[in-house]
Amino acid sequence: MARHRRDTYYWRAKDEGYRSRAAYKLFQINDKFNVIKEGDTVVDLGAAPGGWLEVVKKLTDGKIVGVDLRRIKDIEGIETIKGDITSDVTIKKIIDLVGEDGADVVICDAAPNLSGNWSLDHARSIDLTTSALECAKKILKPNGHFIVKVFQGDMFKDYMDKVRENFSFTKAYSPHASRSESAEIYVIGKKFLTAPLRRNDKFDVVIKEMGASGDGIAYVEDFVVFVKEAEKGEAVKIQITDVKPNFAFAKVIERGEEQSSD
Ligand SMILES: C[S@@+](CC[C@H](N)C(=O)[O-])C[C@H]1O[C@@H](n2cnc3c(N)ncnc32)[C@H](O)[C@@H]1O
Repeated sequence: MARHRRDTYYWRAKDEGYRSRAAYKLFQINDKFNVIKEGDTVVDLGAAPGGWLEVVKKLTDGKIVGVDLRRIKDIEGIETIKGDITSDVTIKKIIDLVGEDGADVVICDAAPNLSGNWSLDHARSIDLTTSALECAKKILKPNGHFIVKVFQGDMFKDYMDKVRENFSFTKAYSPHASRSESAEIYVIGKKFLTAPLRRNDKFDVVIKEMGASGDGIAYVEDFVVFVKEAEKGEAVKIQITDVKPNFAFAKVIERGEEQSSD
């Protein structure tokens, strides 16, 4: 079955003129999660030979930048950088090409050199995907999206948590075009968070007003936080339970003295 699947996508890529069978993974991820849209600026990390870049070009007429350690053969309308995504020099080059508005989407199919030793390959993959996440955080617009390939293993959960801290929606997904015996999985992060707080952060706040749904409203650096079961004027210690692009939710973990809410 695995061999049959591999052959199907391999031959389909040949027939349809894509540089790699990986192209179908991106089509399948995008069909399911609607990440790349017309007009988007997209950065592809670990892009050679360029199958994903060819797919991106079909999905958007916005700016497209591909980066890889290896040279990427020219594709009309796509800028390429030969560089290491873990290096600040490369990130600076990406920022120069993308412009100060930032990218709508960062995708990363980069893979470390595989040794065949499962735990070593997993550790190298986590290292590379952590760099990809750091790079994405520097180049994404607020509310931008991220797709990254990860080799699964015992550090996967911690990596998911890191992605979850930075995006409003996070999901792990295995597209049909991934080989069934492969350890790879794709993590999709949607709506990059630029809020000054993260899930589980704790703050001392005063409830300034009441929201329409009955939650108290507090502010952390002007960012709105809806606090369950809190009343106007209360001084409370809160813990953030969920972060959305423009507001967050929190629960009370300690109650203090009542204060003036002015
Ligand atoms: C599986 S291929 C990508 C295939 C591509 N998505 C496509 O559809 O053609 C993985 C790529 O990651 C690149 N890569 C690995 N580590 C990298 C790094 N530190 N910086 C840049 N590229 C890297 C490799 O050179 C390789 O070309």
